[in-house]
Amino acid sequence: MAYFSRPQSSSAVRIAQPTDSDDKTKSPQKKDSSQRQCRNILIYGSCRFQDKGCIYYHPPPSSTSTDVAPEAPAPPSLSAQAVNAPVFVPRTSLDVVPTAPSAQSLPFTPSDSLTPYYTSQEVDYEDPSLSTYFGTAQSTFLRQPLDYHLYSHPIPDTFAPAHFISDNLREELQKRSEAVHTIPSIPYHVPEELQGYHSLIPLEPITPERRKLVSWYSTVYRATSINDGAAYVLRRIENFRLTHHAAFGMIESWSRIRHPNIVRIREAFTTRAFNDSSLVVCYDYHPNSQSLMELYFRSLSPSALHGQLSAASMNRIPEATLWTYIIQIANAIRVAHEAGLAIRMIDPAKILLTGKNRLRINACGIVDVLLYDTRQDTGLAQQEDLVMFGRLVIALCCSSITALNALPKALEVMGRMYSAEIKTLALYLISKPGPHKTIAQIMELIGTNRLVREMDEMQTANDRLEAELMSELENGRLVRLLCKFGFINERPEFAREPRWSETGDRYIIKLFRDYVFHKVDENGSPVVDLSHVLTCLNKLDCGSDERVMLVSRDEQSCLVVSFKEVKACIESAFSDLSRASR
Ligand SMILES: Nc1ncnc2c1ncn2[C@@H]1O[C@H](COP(=O)(O)OP(=O)(O)OP(=O)(O)O)[C@@H](O)[C@H]1O
Repeated sequence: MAYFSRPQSSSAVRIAQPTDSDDKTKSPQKKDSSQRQCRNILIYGSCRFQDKGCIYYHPPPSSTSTDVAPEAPAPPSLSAQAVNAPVFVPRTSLDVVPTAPSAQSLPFTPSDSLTPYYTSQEVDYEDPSLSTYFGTAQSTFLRQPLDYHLYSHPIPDTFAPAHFISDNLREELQKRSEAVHTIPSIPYHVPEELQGYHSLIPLEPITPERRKLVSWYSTVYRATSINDGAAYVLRRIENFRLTHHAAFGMIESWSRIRHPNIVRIREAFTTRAFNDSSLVVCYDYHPNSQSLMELYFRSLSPSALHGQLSAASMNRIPEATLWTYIIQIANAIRVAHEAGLAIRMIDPAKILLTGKNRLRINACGIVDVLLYDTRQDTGLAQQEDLVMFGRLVIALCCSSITALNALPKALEVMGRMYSAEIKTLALYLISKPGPHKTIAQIMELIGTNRLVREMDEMQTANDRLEAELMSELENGRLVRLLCKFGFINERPEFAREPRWSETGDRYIIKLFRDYVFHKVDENGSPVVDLSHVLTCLNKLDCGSDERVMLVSRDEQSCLVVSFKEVKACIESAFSDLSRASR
């Protein structure tokens, strides 16, 4: 069987006709290197190293012209002598026959993903050494433009910093994904299984100074659901005795609320698995989130935490950020109030920052159960929500949890550092309850302009995320290609043919794989150049007409073949395998 059986339409150049026997056994005697013509002369018409120690034969300029392959599209048929030519040492990724700089221009993205071309090396076309290097090649192999319509074009502007998207988005997502698997270094005791959840991990150390939630201690765990394998948060209220099962009706009402500014509640149950009677409420888990308390107050010195308003100027939250927070919290309150519920706990420790400037009110529903017996009027509870909201705004403005205890001083600080609108809003929130003091009224105070601006920022963030996702599509294409290589290359036997992966089209695939991944430099050291790999895989995937020269490992044969042809070989070999696997 011939090694180089290629697709009919192939323009690959056959250099030699190897037999079916091993590469090693078919190696003919090599000539003395000084008699062998330099392969760079054959391919490029010149050798950069001619006067710099290249040991091979360099014919005078007039005689080389006849050896150079004719112009594309008619593929050159190299002489049999070429088989014995010295090895052509690929010079990093630049040995792909170059095209005009305009066709080479690469989309820019600041992302660090394996996105096509994004990490590509720049070719300096002004570099005189390169122009000599590519001199003849440009007229020999015309580089076809890439099939750009097959690529997504992220617009660089899309990746500009966004109000709701972290500049280190990928890093943050990676950290979130890792956070799902972290475990504390200190020992802890938890039940192995709890009402359909396993792998419980406490999310906070249990310290003597911990605060009570209403009148009970609570502990928060991350746990994995047996049903869907996802991670959730279980908030356990220790030593809580549920007297009215109807209290769970409140949990049911909360579980119907799905809102981007409220941590979703899933279910609640009581348990004795912790050797007490505990109430457990299950919420969505937002890995690596931080509460406003952790972010803005815990890092302060104890004196600042307890009211030294001078801390405010040092930890000032920018006004734009403050408005974003106000709008999101107001929006969460609006949704709860419209559903006939009250949040009942608007506390910096119970508001999570789950992404850049993205807030979610946490632990909703739990106070409804804990205080079910007292049956507070919902209208009153809603009014209290607004007062708690006002206190929070003042605390954030003054970087002090207890700022409200010295209201005149707090207002002075606010007036100095923020616009009058924030002060007016905060004062209205903490004012006496009244029939017209509603969350709808608060929304009006915030004003349409600010709400619309917020909407703009959200849409910009959405565009940015879509662009990021678009580049991930490209990664998916490359992974599929790599999988195909994996299925084909080095397959020990197929269709009763032990040398299937080494013969026919598959031989071209093998050589191409070597070309992409097993390059060596002039000294024989491996070239580990990711941009070369990405460039090749992308050109392969879009079936570019651009051609590359593939050299066998024994250096005895080479093929000039287009990415399109290699793609056809891979498609054909892979479909053979797929058909046989059915
Ligand atoms: N739904 C959640 N997703 C991710 N992390 C959460 C979630 N709920 C709570 N956490 C984290 O669990 C930890 C404990 O939460 P908790 O609400 O008890 O806050 P806390 O700071 O201990 O407040 P307190 O002092 O009132 O107990 C915090 O680090 C918080 O960020």
